[in-house]
Amino acid sequence: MDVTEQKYFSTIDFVLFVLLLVASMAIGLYYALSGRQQRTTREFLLADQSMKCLPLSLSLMATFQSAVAIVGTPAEVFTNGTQYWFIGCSYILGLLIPAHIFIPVFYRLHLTSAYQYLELRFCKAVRICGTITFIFQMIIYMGVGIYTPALALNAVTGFHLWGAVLATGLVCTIYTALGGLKAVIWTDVFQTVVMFAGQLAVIIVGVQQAGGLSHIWRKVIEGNRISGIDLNPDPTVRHTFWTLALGGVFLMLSLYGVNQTQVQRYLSSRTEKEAVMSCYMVFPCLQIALGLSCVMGLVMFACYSDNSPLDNQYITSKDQMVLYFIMDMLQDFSGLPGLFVACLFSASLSTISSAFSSLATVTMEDLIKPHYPSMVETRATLLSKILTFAYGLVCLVMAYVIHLMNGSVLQAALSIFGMVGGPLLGVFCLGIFFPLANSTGAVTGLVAGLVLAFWVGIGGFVTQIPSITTVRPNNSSNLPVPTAEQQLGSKLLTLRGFITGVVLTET
Ligand SMILES: CC(C)(CO)[C@@H](O)C(=O)NCCC(=O)O
Ligand code: NA
Repeated sequence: MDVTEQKYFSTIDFVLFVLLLVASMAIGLYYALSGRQQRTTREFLLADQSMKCLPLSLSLMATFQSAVAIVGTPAEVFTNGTQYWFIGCSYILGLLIPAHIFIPVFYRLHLTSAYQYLELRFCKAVRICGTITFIFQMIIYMGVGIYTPALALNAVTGFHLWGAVLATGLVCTIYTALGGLKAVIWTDVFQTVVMFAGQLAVIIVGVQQAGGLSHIWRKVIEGNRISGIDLNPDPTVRHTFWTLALGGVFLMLSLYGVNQTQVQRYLSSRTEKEAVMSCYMVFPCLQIALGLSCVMGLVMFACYSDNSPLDNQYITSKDQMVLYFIMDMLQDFSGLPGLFVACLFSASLSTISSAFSSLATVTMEDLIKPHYPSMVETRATLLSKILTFAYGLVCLVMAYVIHLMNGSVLQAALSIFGMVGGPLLGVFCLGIFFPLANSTGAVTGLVAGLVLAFWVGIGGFVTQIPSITTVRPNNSSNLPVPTAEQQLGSKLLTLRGFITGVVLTET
């Protein structure tokens, strides 16, 4: 970035960022010290199975709404119009199927880890394969989740990269390790409120700054950014109704149907009905989140259609677009940049805390407990806390690994995260929908699905490398950052990977 264009963070903005961390920590400590003080694994890993549907639904949404979505979606709409909005159609089946097929199966088996199902249905080997795959998938995801917002913030405001990574990583590790799933869910609720508040405030002030609603509308119509429904059946076309609405169903099923982070939330609910309700309530929450991001993209378009900061090389990647918009247009509104940065890091904290908690759960339940069936509860709980802490450190290490690889792996990492989800979804579907399927078929399907996913994924990455490593002039941080478009493009690749992964696992 041009030094003269460097934007600066004011004290009040910094204070808001710190307040977010302090409040999250306070919620965590409250749950560490209240109730029975997290002395059993049921309390620590399953929130005492006492959760109601409202906090559950907000937490479900927050888990897979990371900073990638917060900065990526508006940038996608800015560049390619509102076609991406049609992914919202996939939420219908993508939530109805988990609510009425996956939740009843998992809830009635009284599981703690989703992978216990695989042993009950197939055999131990399938369970272990599933667990290892999940661990691999989430470790990659949390590295991306923590690094992306810190990098974008650093590029636009010069905010210390490792300061942001370490502060968020450590705070998140501590509140998750002390407060358990209850702390994770209630911080998610708080962070969701901050997320919506930040986006809403930016949109309201942004609309005024951009010259009002009718002006924005005229601009986006002129710029052809309101997309009609694209029913082109060609699957290689980027973002059509079919790739988004149908591909999105697979993405949603793998995230909201069989991913341990979400299954753990369903299982922590007071009753099965409450779990199903929470799944229903995610629908409006996700629609609001998607709607806000799309509107923000359109407001940005109205401001910059004639004068794009990307073309002017004020910024070097589309990921920096949203932050640049805020620092450029809204800098005079003291505190607003800080509120948005709090929103961005809320998205990130709520994602990585869920990852820590679910990783500790599967490691404990699937890998350790089976070998020590007589382990006493207090010891098992202590071990779970230590595991949570350890995964927090692994997350920081992952962020560093991504940094060492010059950030160019962000996009590949996100693809791998998505593509590994396909075969995992496939093996659960095999168990639930195909009564005749046996263990050999399940292991073969899972392994073959993973190999194929990697092949497609790495192939996709290799063919995209030239565009990722393009040298961008005036890049102060010298980090080749995959653009939001590439990230969303990778989501599309991900969708294809899912379908192939699922299909292969079924046959
Ligand atoms: C779950 C969806 C598809 C909901 O729009 C979206 O939030 C998403 O793609 N999430 C995963 C990527 C991320 O934001 O971390
Ligand atoms: Na999140």
